[in-house]
Amino acid sequence: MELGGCCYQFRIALLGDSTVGKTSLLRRYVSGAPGAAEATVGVEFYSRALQPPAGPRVKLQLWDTAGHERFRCITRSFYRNVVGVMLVFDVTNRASFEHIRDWHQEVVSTQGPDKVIFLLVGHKCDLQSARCVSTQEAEELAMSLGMAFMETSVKSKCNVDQAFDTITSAIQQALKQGDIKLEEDWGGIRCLYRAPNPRSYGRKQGPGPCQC
Ligand SMILES: Nc1nc2c(ncn2[C@@H]2O[C@H](COP(=O)(O)OP(=O)(O)OP(=O)(O)O)[C@@H](O)[C@H]2O)c(=O)[nH]1
Repeated sequence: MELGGCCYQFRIALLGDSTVGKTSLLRRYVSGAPGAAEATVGVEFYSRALQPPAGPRVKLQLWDTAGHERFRCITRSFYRNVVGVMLVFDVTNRASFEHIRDWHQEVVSTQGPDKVIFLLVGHKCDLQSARCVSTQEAEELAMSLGMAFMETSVKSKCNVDQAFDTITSAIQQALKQGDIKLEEDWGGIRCLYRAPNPRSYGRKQGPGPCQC
């Protein structure tokens, strides 16, 4: 994405209880792999370059965090440097839905309320007969927290790309409108490449060629 001649990297984290399907979602999105074999330890990194319909590519740096409580002090240290958070629960696991407010509060208390774009994700929507969180109550929670809501499944390949596209578009929009700003000492958004200004050819330019 190029705003003001800059090609951006967005850092996005997936948060939610253990086994809700964060790693599976990320692996499906990044490599098309069907799922996860074992629990995440601490934080793992993925990346994918996106070509939005209008404008140049944007690079997503995606952080998969362990949902288990024993890793909380490690994962917490990463919240400060993200611009997007996908709050994931499992539609067949009531407790994972009830913990969403706590996950949201964890991020807001670290970053402040205005610096992060959230997306609420109800995962494993292929398991309709085991569902114990309705779409309507999840929509109501999302609305009360001021974020969008989507249901996803890696098993039925439902909305996986769309979920990442949705949060990326919301970040682009916030950046364009000035609701979120690029800051030197903040890793949530980075400018990877600044296009040369035609009037300054011959002079030294910014961070070099785009790394996406
Ligand atoms: N039915 C169904 N099962 C899924 C789906 N996505 C993931 N799973 C299963 O859910 C289990 C947990 O998935 P993970 O991706 O490891 O969950 P996680 O949230 O990363 O777990 P932690 O690393 O412990 O935080 C695995 O057995 C997956 O196969 C889905 O869309 N549908």
